[in-house]
Amino acid sequence: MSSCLEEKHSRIFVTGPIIVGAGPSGLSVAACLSNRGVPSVILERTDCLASLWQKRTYDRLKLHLPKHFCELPLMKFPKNFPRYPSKQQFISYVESYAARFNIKPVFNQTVEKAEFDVATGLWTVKTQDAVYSSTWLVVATGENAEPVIPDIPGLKKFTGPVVHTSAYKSGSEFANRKVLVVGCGNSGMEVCLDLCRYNALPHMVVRNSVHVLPRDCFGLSSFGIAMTLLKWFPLKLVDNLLLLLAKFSLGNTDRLGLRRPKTGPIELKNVTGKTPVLDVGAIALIQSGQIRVTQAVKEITRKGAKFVDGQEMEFDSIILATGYKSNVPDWLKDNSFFTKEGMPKTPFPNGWKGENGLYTVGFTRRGLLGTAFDAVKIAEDITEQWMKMNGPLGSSNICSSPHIIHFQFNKS
Ligand SMILES: Cc1cc2nc3c(=O)[nH]c(=O)nc-3n(C[C@H](O)[C@H](O)[C@H](O)COP(=O)(O)OP(=O)(O)OC[C@H]3O[C@@H](n4cnc5c(N)ncnc54)[C@H](O)[C@@H]3O)c2cc1C
Ligand SMILES: NC(=O)C1=CN([C@@H]2O[C@H](COP(=O)(O)OP(=O)(O)OC[C@H]3O[C@@H](n4cnc5c(N)ncnc54)[C@H](OP(=O)(O)O)[C@@H]3O)[C@@H](O)[C@H]2O)C=CC1
Ligand SMILES: O=C(O)C(=O)Cc1c[nH]c2ccccc12
Repeated sequence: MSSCLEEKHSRIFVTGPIIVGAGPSGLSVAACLSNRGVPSVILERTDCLASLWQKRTYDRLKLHLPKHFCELPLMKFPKNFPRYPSKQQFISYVESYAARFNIKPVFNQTVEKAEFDVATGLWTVKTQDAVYSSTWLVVATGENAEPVIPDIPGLKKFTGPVVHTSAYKSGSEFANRKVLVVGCGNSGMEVCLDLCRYNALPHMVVRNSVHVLPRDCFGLSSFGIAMTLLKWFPLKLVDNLLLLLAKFSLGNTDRLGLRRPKTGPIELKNVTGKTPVLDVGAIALIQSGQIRVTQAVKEITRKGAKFVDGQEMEFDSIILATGYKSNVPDWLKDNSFFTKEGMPKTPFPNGWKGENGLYTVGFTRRGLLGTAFDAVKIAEDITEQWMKMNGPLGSSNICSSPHIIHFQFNKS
């Protein structure tokens, strides 16, 4: 039995929305609301802002879309930032953003359960320390909340280190090591590139087809070129032009073991969410043989791996570049708005609003551009309701009362 003390949970009523997650998405919603005079409370499981960027990415990471495509609403990147800001620059931008809008998340609060109470019309949000309630719940926990650790036969037998890219910082510990990198998305490619810079010997598993585009072409970003062309031309034509650019600047990537999907890169991203690789140098290293491409893994052995083509090789370490998943199904109860994978069922651009005051931000599979779109919509929608409840100047009793009200109560 737990002690009496442990059973005590504080009960907190929030007059504005509760936002779960202090990443770029949660902060964007809080900033847009604050700009319209609506208070909010952000609950964040870690002890910092943008924890994905601060704690779960490698040192060499840079934004791979030009900075104006990665801006959060209402605040531009500093003029002196390069076209592709570094991870540190992005983090400093996010910190200035929170400071500018006076956003102070409640840190070290993991949301364990959230549910809508029909009787009171309120969302009840439980963390390890408290129960929060509010009329509105904004889900901002991200598409990359948890690493995907695949169930590869034999993986547990491997005697060397196995790390997911979310725990990889740099290749400094891998010098002269033979490393199996499972996965060939942007993480797999960039980790292989980083490993080479530290004289490691990466072997990258490519089990499927993949689109690789040059990050830049003729001094312009491929993504920027695509966005401009899409204003005038149909998607399929733009995709074909991108593939021409890719062939011109990277050559025939099929010959390197990187087969292209039948669907074009932007169409595939829109339909399935699969991000094309934006190459920052890995292709040249595959061409020169410093990064080896392997077929799919059949099984992992104590000292290495067997591949589907019958080859067997020894490795010192394994890096899982196998992507990420949402964690919404773990904590949001009885909710039909999300798929079992934790993504909104309603496709972009309408996935930001559910029922009973539920909102989602950053689940568009469109990176920070999608985040900015959702955040503006959500803030407009909640502000409209807030005005009806509290008056335009927030002059009613609710608004002029403290924005958070604490109670102490016994759990059961
Ligand atoms: C390596 C990498 C590079 C990327 N580069 C780009 C890029 O260049 N451009 C681009 O547009 N996009 C990029 N992305 C996409 C990325 O999703 C966005 O940049 C951005 O981080 C999304 O913000 P978010 O707030 O939605 O999610 P996150 O940044 O993941 O933030 C979610 C927050 O919610 C918190 N949280 C999760 N669960 C709970 C819980 N139960 N209780 C409380 N808090 C919780 C997390 O700790 C986290 O702080 C990249 C992604 C990765 C993995
Ligand atoms: N510089 C930047 O801005 C960067 C941005 N990012 C972004 O972060 C997000 C996540 O990227 P990333 O971490 O690369 O994840 P992705 O989901 O994009 O890629 C995962 C890769 O792992 C493979 N994979 C998954 N499971 C297995 C398995 N069991 N066996 C073999 N292969 C497997 C997938 O193959 P398959 O296709 O066959 O499923 C795919 O190649 C993306 O949006 C990406 O653009 C990431 C890194 C850098
Ligand atoms: O880096 C990411 O994860 C992104 O989702 C950014 C992004 C949004 N749309 C795209 C289309 C092509 C390449 C990257 C992106």
